[in-house]
Amino acid sequence: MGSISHAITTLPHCHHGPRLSHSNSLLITSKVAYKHKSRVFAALSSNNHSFTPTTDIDLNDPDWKTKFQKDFEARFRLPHLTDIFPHAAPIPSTFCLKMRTPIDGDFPGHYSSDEEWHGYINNNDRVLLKTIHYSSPTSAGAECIDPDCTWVEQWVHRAGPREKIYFRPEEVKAAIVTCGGLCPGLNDVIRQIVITLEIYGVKKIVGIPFGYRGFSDKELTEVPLSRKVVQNIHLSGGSLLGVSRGGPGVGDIVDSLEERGINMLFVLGGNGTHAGANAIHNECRKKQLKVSVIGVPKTIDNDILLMDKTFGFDTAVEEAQRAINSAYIEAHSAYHGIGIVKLMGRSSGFIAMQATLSSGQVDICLIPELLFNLHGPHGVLSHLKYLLQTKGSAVVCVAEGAGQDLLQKTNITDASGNIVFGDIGVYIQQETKKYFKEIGVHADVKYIDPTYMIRAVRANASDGILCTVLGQNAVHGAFAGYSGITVGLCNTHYAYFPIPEVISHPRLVDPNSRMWHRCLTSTGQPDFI
Ligand SMILES: Nc1ncnc2c1ncn2[C@@H]1O[C@H](COP(=O)(O)OP(=O)(O)O)[C@@H](O)[C@H]1O
Ligand SMILES: O=P(O)(O)OC[C@H]1O[C@](O)(COP(=O)(O)O)[C@@H](O)[C@@H]1O
Ligand SMILES: [Mg+2]
Repeated sequence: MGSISHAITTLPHCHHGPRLSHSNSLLITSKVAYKHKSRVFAALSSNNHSFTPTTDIDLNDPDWKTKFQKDFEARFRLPHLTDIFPHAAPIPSTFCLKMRTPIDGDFPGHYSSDEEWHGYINNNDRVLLKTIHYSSPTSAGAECIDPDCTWVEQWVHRAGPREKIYFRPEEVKAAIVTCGGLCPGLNDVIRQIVITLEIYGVKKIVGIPFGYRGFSDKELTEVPLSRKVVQNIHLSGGSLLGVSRGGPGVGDIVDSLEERGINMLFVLGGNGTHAGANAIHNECRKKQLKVSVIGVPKTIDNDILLMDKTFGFDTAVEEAQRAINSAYIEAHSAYHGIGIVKLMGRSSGFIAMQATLSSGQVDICLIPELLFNLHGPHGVLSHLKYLLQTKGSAVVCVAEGAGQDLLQKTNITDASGNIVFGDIGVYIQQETKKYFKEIGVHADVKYIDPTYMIRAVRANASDGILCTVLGQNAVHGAFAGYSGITVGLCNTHYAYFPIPEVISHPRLVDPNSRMWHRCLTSTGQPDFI
């Protein structure tokens, strides 16, 4: 068998290479089994745009590249309503910025659109998923398919308005639902979806309150939405519609969609929500319902695959600066001061890494992707002692999912089935105090947990733009007849992805990436193992 697992033999070890933490185990089981474990991680963690082929590729086959690309094209093909309704006939788009039709409530048999308008996206337009041609698997962050790092173009579908649409606006009832935890920008996305739907001519737009739960809880009623209702909602954080974890099963949700006559569903949420959205899409197909289900990835943790970043992440990093700066001021102003800041990041340390990079005030950054010791000669505490001796103060930034192996397992899950973690921030604070007392060195330890404060703020300017474009593209995707897709930023362009491709596992910080290396350069921290 000449599969990739046999193809790559030797890859050099990095002397200071990071030890992989528990969270990588699911990646190593992948079919693309490189021999060097940290390379497996580098190849599959999708720090940016890597992906795992569904089939083993025989690299001895002279046609492997063509086969690989065919496989890729098939995997990234967007599910379309015509898959189940082959005779569904499209109509010219009602989205035309030149004509802005229809204006009033009545819809004649046809819609006037400007034939000369060239503002549409062709269904064959594509965006390049990977933009670096690595010349060696040893290049930092390399994502290679074969040992020669052969250049293989991988294209995904460009997002945007299509010239032909598969829904008549007067027949649409659109619903928006926001699930999971809060994230800056939810209101911006809701607002933009509503505004864009109205431009297409949709009149029936509703919000489902409190996540998927709103589909089954009889006490909760639909929220009518219009441009007027959403006009200023982006000026505050949170979600106009409310959020929740857990809720009804897919069958009940689809029954509810049928009862309510909803045929466009916009689902804003993270990995779990998207798994739900994909299941809803599949159930609608099974029941032969003409429903378009479109996701918009919402995760402050930035843990969705294949995308440059998700909305709310930038805002979180920016807001985290305030906490880090306070920790720094406290630590710097005290004799032997130590400031500890805990940031969100269940399995991915992106917020902690980027906040560390941007603040320039952090000495130790701890993320879920990398194991660390607190105690012992190479542990965090001994480095803190060194920092107090040499700098006089220190700042630690820790992601909530880091160091969970050091804590007692809670075995508790939330309503969505996510494991409830032990508090690593509090643990580090306590252990730090204990350690310095034991060694008889004065240390003034201050702990800051700004997590929920960060999550509740409104989106900053850059996220505001991201939300706007994602919201618009979600609506374009639905009218284009796609379903079971989500929208994301890909190498500064906007693309549609089949949902399963972006949620097969959480996107993680790649310890071999340049970004993590830059973070280490910035903090000057050693390996804590
Ligand atoms: N595998 C799954 N299949 C279907 N629905 C899911 C799945 N995982 C989570 N959900 C539902 O998605 C919603 C949000 O999930 P959660 O994990 O809390 O947040 P997020 O979407 O941000 O990851 C919850 O209502 C939950 O019941
Ligand atoms: O207290 P809650 O609502 O469970 O939220 C905590 C979780 O929310 C997050 O910010 C994001 O999680 P989701 O993407 O699942 O919403 C995690 O970082 C954190 O673990
Ligand atoms: Mg989640």
